[in-house]
Amino acid sequence: MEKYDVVILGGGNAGMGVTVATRAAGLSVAMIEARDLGGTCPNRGCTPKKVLLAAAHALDEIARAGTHAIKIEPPTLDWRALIEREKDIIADIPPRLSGLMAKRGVDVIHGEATFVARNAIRIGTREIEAKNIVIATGSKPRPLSIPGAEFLSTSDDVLSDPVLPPAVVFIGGGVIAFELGHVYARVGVEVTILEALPHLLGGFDEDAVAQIRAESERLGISIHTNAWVKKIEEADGRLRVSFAKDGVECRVDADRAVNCAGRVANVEGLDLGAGVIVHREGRIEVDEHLRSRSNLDVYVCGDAVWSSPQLSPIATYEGGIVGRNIVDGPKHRPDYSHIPASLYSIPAVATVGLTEAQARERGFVVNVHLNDMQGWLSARTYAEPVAWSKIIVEEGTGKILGAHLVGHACEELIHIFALAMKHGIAARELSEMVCAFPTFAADIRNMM
Ligand SMILES: Cc1cc2nc3c(=O)[nH]c(=O)nc-3n(C[C@H](O)[C@H](O)[C@H](O)COP(=O)(O)OP(=O)(O)OC[C@H]3O[C@@H](n4cnc5c(N)ncnc54)[C@H](O)[C@@H]3O)c2cc1C
Ligand SMILES: NC(=O)c1ccc[n+]([C@@H]2O[C@H](COP(=O)([O-])OP(=O)(O)OC[C@H]3O[C@@H](n4cnc5c(N)ncnc54)[C@H](O)[C@@H]3O)[C@@H](O)[C@H]2O)c1
Repeated sequence: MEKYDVVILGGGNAGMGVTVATRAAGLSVAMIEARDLGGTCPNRGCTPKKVLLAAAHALDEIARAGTHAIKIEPPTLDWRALIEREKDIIADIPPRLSGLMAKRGVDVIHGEATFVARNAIRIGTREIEAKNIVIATGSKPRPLSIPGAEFLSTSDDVLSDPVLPPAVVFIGGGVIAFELGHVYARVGVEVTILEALPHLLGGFDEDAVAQIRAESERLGISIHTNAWVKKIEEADGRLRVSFAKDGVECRVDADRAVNCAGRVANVEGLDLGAGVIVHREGRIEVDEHLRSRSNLDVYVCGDAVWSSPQLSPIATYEGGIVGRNIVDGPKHRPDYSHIPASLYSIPAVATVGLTEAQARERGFVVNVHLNDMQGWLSARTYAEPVAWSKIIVEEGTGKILGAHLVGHACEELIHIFALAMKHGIAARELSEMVCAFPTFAADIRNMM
């Protein structure tokens, strides 16, 4: 049997993160990847999606050109060419990462791994034993057990489909539905979002969600909360999605129904039992060092961890922590409290720290600085349809507990708040910073 110090299952952000400390310490490392190096983020997630969003952003700018006294003919978009541009931008990522792994001294093995023992895995006919095994196998769309589930497509399909459908239903009102929904709405597709819960976009501040919901509806996106999808069937060459809303049977016809009902750890085919890895329906029990509780030689990181946010920088961060724990012994633990995140709708929604509800639940006495910034000079200059912020500051200490923004270059500005929070810079100190003017950042002083 071949032997390594470390075997990493999955070559996405999390798996790559593990290689840094382990290789720097001179350990022998093998990475097993079933598909493309880089995993979801560069191949089927963040990057290709942002290419489509960049085009939608351009269309949004064009739609608002009139405010700047610019006359423009209605634009047309060649969707097939846009998908080709998207594919072209990401095409060389796996080979470049392959080069990086070779330079770092990681042996990349192509194939699908399964556990055969506590410290051993199999890929086809090849068996490898390792002191530590890392599960970095990512996530997959949550399977929906409804009649007609076989008609559902996924975000992978949306990002690859060269044909623009006239109408699309997204099942689930989370980040993927909003981002892809904003792209589709801007290119003239009829978009419906069906969310089972009373609220959309779990995890975001509810007032920020209300802002983006209103703007999405203004764009023509039809949004239903408390909507329970019952079945999907073919009707006249299209799809008919039936759902119950507030006890009333409803239906919507569309050309695609996309499963956006969340993602679950991709561990089904790993034979976790053979690896003595305890889990509940794929949720592997891990300690604060991201180690399996039942097999201390196995670590988990990235989307395969069921309890942390499924974000690409978090996958890399967790991979880094696992790498350091393998080298130093289990000493390092992740801290998610200052990690910003954004919804790349147009306008975007950005968040860091506690929502107002979370801050109050935890017993903080807070000053909530709520700003509709649409009348501010910077927002008027750029004819922003939404410019909004909520900054939550602890009374007494002046510590920033959370920042939530919509529009106003928020996906960039949020990092200033994250930096302040991480390094204990109080609200007053942040607002005393002298910024270049006129910039969106210069508005931070007036936000709190
Ligand atoms: C449409 C979409 C858009 C997104 N946009 C954003 C965004 O804008 N910002 C953001 O922060 N996050 C975004 N995400 C989330 C982000 O992509 C993930 O959080 C991140 O890619 C997770 O990294 P990972 O390494 O844990 O998993 P992955 O990148 O999925 O990597 C896991 C790898 O393991 C491999 N694998 C699985 N099973 C096996 C096996 N048995 N043997 C060998 N290899 C195996 C897979 O082929 C895969 O390459 C998006 C996700 C989606 C789906
Ligand atoms: N900008 C970003 O950072 C970004 C972008 C895309 C994806 N992601 C990551 O990908 C992950 C998956 O995204 P997602 O949008 O699929 O999940 P999500 O967790 O954001 O949203 C899923 C939604 O579907 C709802 N839902 C579940 N079952 C349902 C059902 N049967 N019918 C109707 N609604 C149902 C849930 O209540 C939830 O609101 C996210 O956790 C996110 O971290 C991040």
